Amino acid sequence: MNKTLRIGTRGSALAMAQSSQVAEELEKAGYQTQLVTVSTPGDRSMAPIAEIGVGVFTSALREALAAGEVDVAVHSYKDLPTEPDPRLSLAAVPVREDPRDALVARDGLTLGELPPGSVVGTGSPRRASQLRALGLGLEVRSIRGNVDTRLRKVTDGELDAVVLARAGLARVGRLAVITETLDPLQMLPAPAQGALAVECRVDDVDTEHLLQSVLDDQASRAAVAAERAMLSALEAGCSAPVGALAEVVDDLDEDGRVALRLSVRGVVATDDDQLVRASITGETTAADQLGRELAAQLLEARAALLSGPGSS
Ligand SMILES: NCc1[nH]cc(CCC(=O)O)c1CC(=O)O
Repeated sequence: MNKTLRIGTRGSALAMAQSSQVAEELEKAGYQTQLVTVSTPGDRSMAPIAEIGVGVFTSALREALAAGEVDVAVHSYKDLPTEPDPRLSLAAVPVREDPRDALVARDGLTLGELPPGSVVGTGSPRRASQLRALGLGLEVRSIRGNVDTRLRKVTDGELDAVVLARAGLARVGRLAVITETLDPLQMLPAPAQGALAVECRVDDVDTEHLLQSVLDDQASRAAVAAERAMLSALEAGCSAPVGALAEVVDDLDEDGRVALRLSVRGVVATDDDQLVRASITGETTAADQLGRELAAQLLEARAALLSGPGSS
């Protein structure tokens, strides 16, 4: 194939870094690429994400792809709605970045070193619930804006700290600002955090095959599939903040042989910031099923917690 692949991207520094990386890998494999910037309502509005809804960053890009204005769309996977778009194919999930969240605090402080009453900024209900559940007396403040805007609130002294995805900082070359990478035991990341979703039109099988063969990473795809299946099953049962992390681990099979298995952890917060946790391990080929089973466990544990001791 010798036509130029038009790659649709948002215009933010983070999105440009992501799509440039995808373009570079395709160029290395011998394909010609061209980046096409698509502006999205999520880039134009400063309203809280919770108000403007999921898909604000991704729907305009998907429309441009479906309409044939571009051949490929690169998204932050965690920003995609769980509802599949029948017009499009998830052709590739490239090797995932470190999925953990990161703290950027004044004076090089870690979470544990922030004094009670410290003000920590995040726009994410998932991060807010997990921060409050630590019991450190932190005050969580809702913020929005691109990576630089958020970091500036700490440098300017408006906030003591912010929590961001480590992957976002890595992609824009700002890892040095991190004062602590948060342990998933304290802060379970968003489902699919650190992963990219590379889409093409469902009927464009040539592009689908080339994207898959050049960019797709099976372990990343399996991990993200489990997390997203969990999220999707939970959306049907509750609207609470959700964290998830699936990892491919060495494990022993029934005959004592080392086998690759998928280990998945999930967390759901109640309205009063109690955290319900569950975990599951199984075959990497059964990612979706593992995610759904984990969701069922979480909903059951949450129902038990909310009905309280004594009631049955
Ligand atoms: N919701 C915004 C968003 N979407 C993707 C990333 C970067 C991390 C990633 O690729 O998962 C971020 C920033 C953040 O959460 O700090």
